[in-house]
Amino acid sequence: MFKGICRETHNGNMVTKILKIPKFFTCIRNFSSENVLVEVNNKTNTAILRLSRPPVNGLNLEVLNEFESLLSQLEQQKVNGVIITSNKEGILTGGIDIAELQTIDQRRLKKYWTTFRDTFLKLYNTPLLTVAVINGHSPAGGCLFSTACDYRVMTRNYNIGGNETQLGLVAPIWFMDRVADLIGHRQAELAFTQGKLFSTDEAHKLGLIDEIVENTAEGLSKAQIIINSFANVPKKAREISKRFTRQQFLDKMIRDTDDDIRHFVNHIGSNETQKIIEQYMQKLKSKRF
Ligand SMILES: CCCCCCCCCCCC/C=C/CC(=O)SCCNC(=O)CCNC(=O)[C@H](O)C(C)(C)COP(=O)(O)OP(=O)(O)OC[C@H]1O[C@@H](n2cnc3c(N)ncnc32)[C@H](O)[C@@H]1OP(=O)(O)O
Repeated sequence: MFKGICRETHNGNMVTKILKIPKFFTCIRNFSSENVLVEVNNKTNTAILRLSRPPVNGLNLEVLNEFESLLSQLEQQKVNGVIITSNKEGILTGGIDIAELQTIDQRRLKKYWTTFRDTFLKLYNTPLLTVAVINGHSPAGGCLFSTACDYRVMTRNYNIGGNETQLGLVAPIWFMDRVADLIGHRQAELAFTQGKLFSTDEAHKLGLIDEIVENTAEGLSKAQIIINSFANVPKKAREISKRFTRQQFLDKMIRDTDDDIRHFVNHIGSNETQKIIEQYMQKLKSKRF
């Protein structure tokens, strides 16, 4: 393991961070943003994108915008693959930053949900090869974003899944569809009606993740191996095949955009749901869940 230096601006001040970088990521181009660190290995032309927003990499509007914009830059740079992981072992992301849901302002809710959907679509639809290294808990929005990747490896002893129902919320139908694509309709039905979080082993057995690894370093190496395994596959044919296999889901999601946004705004913006969210936040803070 090498140590790399990353300089970035934080609240207007330049800060220097020491990053642990596995051996194969020694020569890096760096264009990190506030909440998402990016390293591109000049040798392999592979990027690692690390969520880095303490305490739990909550997906607020800024993180989503930065993530989408960085992915666009990586597409322009035509990298060979993108590895998505967390800068903090133990938590990939706590999902949506619940503060974003604590409002009845319909304009704000609409803006948030549009951005959330667009970011998911960007990741789902990118021609780049994407591998999620799930190196920590990955509830709700975290699980959703990892399902957008081409391949998922996960470290042991963490949880992943759609727990919305447990919180008294309803997950979006396209999250349910995506999970059903991976684990089958019956298992998805059981999982979402229960708001089930799966252990790494359970997720692997069901097909929600593809492989289990012991730690982040092994996850990154494994992800690089997966990316390398595509080296001899004709690029254009792979990209079109990816688009074709994802087209049906994509068409449905885009066709249902207006309904989905309206449901979200009505569901989250209702006083009843606001009470539920407030109670959940209190539980979370007092660790009574
Ligand atoms: C009727 C018709 C309906 C039609 C419906 C239509 C469609 C509607 C769509 C609705 C969409 C709703 C979708 C929701 C998706 C989501 O992503 S919701 C978020 C779900 N996330 C969670 O439940 C995760 C909760 N967090 C945890 O489980 C744990 O925090 C953790 C495992 C991630 C980490 O644990 P640990 O390391 O022990 O840290 P903590 O001490 O628990 O947390 C530290 C700190 O962070 C705060 N926090 C944690 N998670 C979040 C979060 N998601 N958002 C904001 N803040 C969070 C936590 O409170 C602690 O704060 P303090 O230090 O106490 O201040």
